[in-house]
Amino acid sequence: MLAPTPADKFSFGLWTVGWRGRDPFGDATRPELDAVEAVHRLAELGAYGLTFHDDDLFAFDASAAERERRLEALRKALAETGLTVPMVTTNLFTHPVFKDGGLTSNDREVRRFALRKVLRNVELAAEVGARTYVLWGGREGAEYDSAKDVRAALDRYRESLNLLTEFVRDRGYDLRFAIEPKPNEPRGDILLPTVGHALAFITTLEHAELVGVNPEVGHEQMAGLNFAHGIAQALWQGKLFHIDLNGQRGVKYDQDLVFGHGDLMNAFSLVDLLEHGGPDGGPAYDGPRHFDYKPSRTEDLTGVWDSAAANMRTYLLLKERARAFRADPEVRAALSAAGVDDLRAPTLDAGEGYADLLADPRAADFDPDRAGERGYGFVRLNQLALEHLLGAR
Ligand SMILES: C[C@H](O)C[C@](C)(O)CO
Ligand SMILES: [Mg+2]
Ligand SMILES: [Mn+2]
Repeated sequence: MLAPTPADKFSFGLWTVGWRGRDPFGDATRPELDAVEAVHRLAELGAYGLTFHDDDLFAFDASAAERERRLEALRKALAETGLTVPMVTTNLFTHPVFKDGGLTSNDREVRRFALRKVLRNVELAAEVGARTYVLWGGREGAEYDSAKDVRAALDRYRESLNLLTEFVRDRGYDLRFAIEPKPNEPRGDILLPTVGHALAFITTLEHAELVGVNPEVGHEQMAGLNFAHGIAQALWQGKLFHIDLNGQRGVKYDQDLVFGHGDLMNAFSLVDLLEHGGPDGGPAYDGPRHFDYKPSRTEDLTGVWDSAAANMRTYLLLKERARAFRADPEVRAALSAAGVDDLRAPTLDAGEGYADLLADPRAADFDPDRAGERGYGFVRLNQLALEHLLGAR
């Protein structure tokens, strides 16, 4: 049976199952969830890890003693259940001080306060054994073009990342940073809005090798982009350091639905890539399968735990369907008819340069009209994928 185990490396943000349902238009519909309770329930469901923002665990103005008390309780629950903390992140978006952002606020004192908050939390991340530190700049952005000098903001972002990577190197932490892009919400436009923008930005950093991306399904889809394609490029550049799985139904506000409850075909392609896109048809990614979703506001606590289980069950079902898809001889025939594997062949012969290409005697034999008549059979291939997804094959 498809029962998740820690070997599946499923992890959840504390802020996900802990979301009380408060949204811009309504009050909370659920009671507070204690972190210790969340650890035990997630472990019972077969999860591998818990992730959190500093403010998810203790209040923004918690005393050192309060912080330690909460941490101690968490450590105890983790030890009792074997749950790990693969990723930690900072809340630079809830408190009013961050209303114009943290690392790229126009207010220099706010930027310094935000950086100190991240540095302190990086120490905590290392302490609890996290290997990845996510930076989601939800408030880094603007509603009005003249209010934010984007080039200066990128300078400040780069200055911050250079300091943070210097800190990790000096302390010898086994920790890497993952930038989480999002196009908008809560800011009208958020800086580094997509995987592409983040990948380009990372190339400008002093210690770029310590910085990757944490793409989120719904965030790329809010920008109308193909999430599986974005993940493929992140993998191609060796920058998929973490991933946020959820569901999104079209270009609208961030729905943070259960994984697979949005664009199911793209979720299938994503799992196929992650689990069977590696060199030998094995996994292409060995990091946590992290769910960053929200149990819908309509649900009670039973619904919360049902939704947590649904994320993992959907992922495992898609993994099984993708395995059957890849093993199906008809699919293999359709893939080769479509020339999908031929794309892996270099366009140039070994040692061939542009002069050889231009002087290629076989060029005269190429008939564009004839080549243009080729049918690639992509629709039949997609139908096979769909039928595997539906469990119809
Ligand atoms: C890690 C990040 O802060 C998590 C959020 C808030 O859900 C954005 O996706
Ligand atoms: Mg996220
Ligand atoms: Mn999100």
